[in-house]
Amino acid sequence: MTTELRVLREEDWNVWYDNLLRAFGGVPEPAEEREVSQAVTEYDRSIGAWDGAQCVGTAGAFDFRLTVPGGASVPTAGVTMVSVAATHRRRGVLTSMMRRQLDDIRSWGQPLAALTASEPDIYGRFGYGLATHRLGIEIDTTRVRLSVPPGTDDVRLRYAAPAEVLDVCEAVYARQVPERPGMLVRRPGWERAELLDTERHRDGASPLQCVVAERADGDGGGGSDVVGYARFRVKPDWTPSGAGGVVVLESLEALDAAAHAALWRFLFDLDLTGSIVSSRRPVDEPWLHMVSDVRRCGLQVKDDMYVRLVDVGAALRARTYQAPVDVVLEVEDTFCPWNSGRWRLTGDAKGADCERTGDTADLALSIRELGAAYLGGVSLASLGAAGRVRELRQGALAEASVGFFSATVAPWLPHGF
Ligand SMILES: CC(=O)SCCNC(=O)CCNC(=O)[C@H](O)C(C)(C)COP(=O)(O)OP(=O)(O)OC[C@H]1O[C@@H](n2cnc3c(N)ncnc32)[C@H](O)[C@@H]1OP(=O)(O)O
Repeated sequence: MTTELRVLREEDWNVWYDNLLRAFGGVPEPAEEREVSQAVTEYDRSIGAWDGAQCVGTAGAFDFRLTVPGGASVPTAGVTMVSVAATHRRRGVLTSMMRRQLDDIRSWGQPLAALTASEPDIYGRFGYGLATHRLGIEIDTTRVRLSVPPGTDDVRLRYAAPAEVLDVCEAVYARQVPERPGMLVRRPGWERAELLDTERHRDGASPLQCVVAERADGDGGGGSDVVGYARFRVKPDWTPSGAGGVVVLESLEALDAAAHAALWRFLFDLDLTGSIVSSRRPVDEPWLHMVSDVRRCGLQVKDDMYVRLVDVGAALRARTYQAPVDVVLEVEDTFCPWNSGRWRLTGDAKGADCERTGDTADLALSIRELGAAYLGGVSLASLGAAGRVRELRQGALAEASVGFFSATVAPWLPHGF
């Protein structure tokens, strides 16, 4: 069998996308969702594998900017829509698409690639390391109380139609992006995905609801600033013992502690509900420290974003380091050999340099481990304890680990792509 890889043409999108949907089980997407998927497709960054007239493979990439430790937003290929037809699986089609795609990403000058994986076992071989986790929650709000900090009552909440307040919510989101590694600068058109509200999204719950948090702007004119928002649905449930509806939280952003607390208190207190569920929250949510009983919050930590350094030097220069580092890394990268070899990284909280060197190495690791540690959520020391990073100079692992680790905020990806 020979397959041909081609850049995606607009007229091929439907068959290309149907190949993808079929690989995920073949359930059609509602028209509105499919339309958004098509609108955000970047044709010149997407490839298809063709067996004659038949599309048998898909792989896309979005032109993202990803926040890294220190707050810079780094050009990143958001790898997406990967599939191979079951008739052609395990014959190397994915491998050929990953080969082509990583060469392309390098030629586009993007130092990073990132993805969320349908199965964790797929992408390590191509150099992707698990860099962020997400928190799944199922809070029993009939039993868990929330203690809010001073100032919470100064925050006013109001209901608003999600579409009507989209701009102010997007402004809040944009202010959060540089604050947390793992967040993506919103590309034009992507805000539509935040409002998708098909029957499939609702799954028996209400249409999307939105509450914005506001605080007086302090100029005496009676105006207010939006300092946070929550989008959610409510799934009513009447049990023999009474109402036990579920609050399905879709997104929540807050610019300060009081706004965060006010929004969560609102969700906790919604009448006729008994729980809050969400599948994608940061692992360092502030409310985890405000609850009376964290065990009844149904916490589940899951793997989320996998990161690959496409250009080691540029990527390591783009972020900052919590503590000073001066370390020579011996990097192994069998899939993208241009990264292999020794790199001297020097840096601190202000900036960094990373160049090739002939000096003796202090640490040896593969590109996959470098990707895992890159956003500061996975410590080099823990990778070392697992035998994934080898210490060649005594003390180098602890020193580099402190520098790499993002001590102030956990990296987090707020939405899939
Ligand atoms: C970012 C995203 O879009 S994630 C979405 C990924 N897509 C899906 O999960 C849809 C359903 N699955 C598929 O479409 C396909 O099975 C794919 C894309 C996962 C794999 O495509 P294939 O063409 O079969 O992969 P390919 O033949 O190139 O395999 C390369 C290697 O990966 C391994 N591999 C491939 N898929 C998997 C998997 N799901 N789990 C574990 N190993 C896998 C193969 O065994 C092979 O290993 P080897 O090099 O040691 O022999």
